This record gives sequence, C-alpha cells and structure tokens, in this order.
Amino acid sequence: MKYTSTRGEAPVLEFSDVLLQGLARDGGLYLPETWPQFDAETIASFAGKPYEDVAFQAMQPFVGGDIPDDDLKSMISEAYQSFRHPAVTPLVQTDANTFVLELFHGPTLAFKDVAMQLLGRMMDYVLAKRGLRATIVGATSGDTGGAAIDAFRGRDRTDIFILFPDGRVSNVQRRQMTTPEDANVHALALTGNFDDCQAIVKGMFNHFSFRDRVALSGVNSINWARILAQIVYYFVAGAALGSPHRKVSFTVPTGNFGDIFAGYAAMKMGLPVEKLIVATNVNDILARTLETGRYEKRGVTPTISPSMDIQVSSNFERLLSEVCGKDGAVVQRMMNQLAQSGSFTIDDGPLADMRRSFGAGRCDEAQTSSTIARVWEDAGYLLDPHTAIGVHVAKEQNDGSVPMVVLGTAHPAKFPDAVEKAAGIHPELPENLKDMMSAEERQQILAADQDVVERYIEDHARAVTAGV
Ligand SMILES: Cc1ncc(COP(=O)(O)O)c(C=O)c1O
Ligand SMILES: N[C@@H](CCOP(=O)(O)O)C(=O)O
Repeated sequence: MKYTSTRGEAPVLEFSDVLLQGLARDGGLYLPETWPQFDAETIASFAGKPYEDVAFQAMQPFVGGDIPDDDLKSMISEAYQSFRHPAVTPLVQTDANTFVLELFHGPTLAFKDVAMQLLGRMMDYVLAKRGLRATIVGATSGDTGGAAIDAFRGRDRTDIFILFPDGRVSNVQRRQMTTPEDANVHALALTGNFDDCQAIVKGMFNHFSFRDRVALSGVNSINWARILAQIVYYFVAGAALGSPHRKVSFTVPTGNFGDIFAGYAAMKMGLPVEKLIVATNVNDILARTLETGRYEKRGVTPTISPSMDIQVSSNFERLLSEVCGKDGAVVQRMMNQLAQSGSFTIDDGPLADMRRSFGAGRCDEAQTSSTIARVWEDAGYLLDPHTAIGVHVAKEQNDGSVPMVVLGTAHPAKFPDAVEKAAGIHPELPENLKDMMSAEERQQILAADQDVVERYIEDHARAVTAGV
C-alpha cells in the first residue's frame, strides 16, 4: 500500500515510513492511495471472531508486506492483552435501539488506548529494525497524552514529550501524564489551550532543521496508524449488530475528527453504514460546518468534556481531501485560507458529498449533565461527559430505522466531578489506577511558544543529532 499526502506535495511513502513521519513534509496528512475492499462474506465472518483476528484482517491490507504478517499478529495480540475486557471493545445496549461501544477498557480508560497500545509497539519494532531512535511529540486536550505516555513509557528508542493546556484537563488526565517516573517521559503544561498545543506540534513538524535534528515523530491522529487501528472496532460493532445484512449508524463524540474518520474509512472499505454522526460540545465548529459549508474558527470555551474543546480539527483535512477528489492544490488552498483568515468555505459538490455520509449535532453543558443523569436513572448506566454528548446527539438524530452505536470514548471515572454532579454517583477508578491519585507529579510549565518548546526538547531528547 502506498500513501499520499492530502496536500499532494510530499513524497509518496510505504506504511512504515508513514508511521514514523507523523505529519507529511508538505504540512498535509497521509492517506492510503486506495481503500481495500471487504466483501459481504468477509464482513459477516467478523461476527463472533476474537477482536485480535478482526484487527489483523482489517489492518493487514494497509500494512502490506511492510511488516511481516506474523510480527503484525504478535504486536496486535500483545497490544490487546493490556485491555481489561475479554471482548476488548464490548457493546452495551442502553435502550431499544441504542448501543454504547465501550472503547475505554485499555490501561488509561480512554479510546485512545486502542490505537496507542499498538502504535507504541509498531514504532518500537520499526525503529529497532532500522537501528534508530525517535523523539515523539503529541498535543493533548487530555486523553491522547496519558494513552501515549502509557504506550511509550520506558521504551529505550523513544523519548516522549506531551504538550497539554495547563489547568484545562481533569485531575485524573493530568496525573496520568505527570506521575509516570520513567526518564523518557516529559509532560509539558503550556499556558494556552489545546489548539495552541496542536499548532506548536504542527509548527515543529514544519520546522525541518529541528524536525530532522531530533528525529521527530508524532502520535496524534495526524499519524495514519492511529486511524488505522480505530477502523477495526467499526467492523467489530457492525458485524455484531448484523452487518452486512443490516445497516448501522454511528454517533461519535468528536474533536479532532480522527475517530469518526476511521468510521468513514470502514464505510469506504465496504461496511454498510447508514450515517456517521458528528457529536460536538459547545465548541461546535464541525456541526456548524456541516450545516453551513463554512469552516470558521471561534474562541474555545472550556467545558466538562475537555477532550473535545477543539476548534482546529486535524482530520477534517483528510475528509476534505476525499470529497475534493484528492486534489492537493484545492486542499492546500483551503488550509491556507484557514491559516490566514481563520475560515474557509467548502464548495457545494464536496459539501453535498459529505452530507451523504455525515450528520451532526451539538450538546451544551446542561444537556450533557442531564443526559448523564437520565441514562443513569433509566438504564443504571454511567456515562462520561464525552459519551453523554454522543448519546444526546444520537437520541436527537435517530429515527429508529437502524441500530445506533454511540462510541463510548472514556470511562466515567476520568471525569468524577462532572459525573458526580450530574448523577450523584462517584465513579470509582479501577484499583490499579488508584495509587496514581496520591503519587508525586512531575511536569514542566512552559509558555505556549514554539521556540521555548523546541529548546526544551533539544535539551532533553536523546535522539538529537550533534552539530546538525
Ligand atoms: C474522551 C474523548 N472523546 C472524544 C474525543 C474526540 O475524538 P477525536 O479527536 O478523534 O474526534 C476525544 C479526543 O480526541 C476524547 O478524548
Ligand atoms: N481529544 C484529544 C485531542 C488530540 O487528539 P488526537 O486524536 O489527534 O490525538 C485528546 O484527548 O488529547
């Protein structure tokens, strides 16, 4: 499988190079040249299969011969052994037509673990084969950071630097980043919001002398391998609910558009999806865009679903590329407009194309809390605020014609204050994570300034090439 950049000017790469690159060198995101196709029989055969087997079948065509099949299988198997549920991503029915796909049984209680546990292993594997080290950077609004640190802590070939907005993540999220003692872990609290952190990460990738000197690699969903691993659970859930003989819709609590783009990929590969529904909090740029065709940045409002407090949604660029016929110049033009004026408009044709696959809805703070309370009262099921946004939007948009799967993106215990306030129940952390709440924290508070962050990384990363 070959990969091309959404902006059309970066080198065409194979899977392992895309894995190590993060952002393409033209500032774009890598996409596979074609979508592998699964026929009805193959999709039907996923029902009841172990998660690891579906994962291998779904991912192998994207990896091609770049990693031998047996090695890929071993990494998949190890990655999902770290999950607390035997089904890895179980489905739970919460009313007649709604199912929550629980993606939070990994080590840090976030859906990010599904991809990150595999990514850590794949990167280590490729670096070891090439005899290289890498400096991993990531921006987080809360969950990517902890999941990435868990996946990379203690690994000899990588140092990991996670940028998060100081004071804008939950206590549990912060402690997952600041309490690991491993020397290769660096939690950097920046005095800004998530979009500032993400802009600095992208800025570092576009600063080539720095990028090459520290052998920069990225673990945000700009990295194709993150999306790849998330495609799997759409097939798992679809097949469990009767695909390919029955269509299914998915509602996805959305911020950076990575998780829902994985659903789009599954659909392109043959999964019969009725609709992919973007659920946003009051930071609703994506819902507004689908409604009006105009992508327009506004300020970020802090919410009780902090991981979705995002305005610049990285993976939307991947969807733009798809609906604009993979025309790099068109995508580049829209991204330039966004950088210069904070907005761009999508032409009618591509917009209509998007609307055929995607719906969208928004959920405010009061609706988030009342959804947590209602589902607890009606079904005895405790939602985290992000998943609650999905459930609220799904209820608004679901006409009952097909099963609706809401992606359960985080465990309620990651957001105990918001959950307790809404439902009167204090969600308990799993036993093995409780110690973290009293452990010593280690973080560096830095200005949200690319030069400052680069200097810190150069001083602490082991992959720095002397004198380059
Ligand atoms: C709990 C939770 N829900 C939803 C999202 C949004 O996912 P995405 O950024 O892939 O759209 C995130 C962050 O990414 C998250 O951490
Ligand atoms: N919501 C995310 C933001 C980063 O998203 P990513 O999927 O691009 O890594 C978070 O929790 O950090």
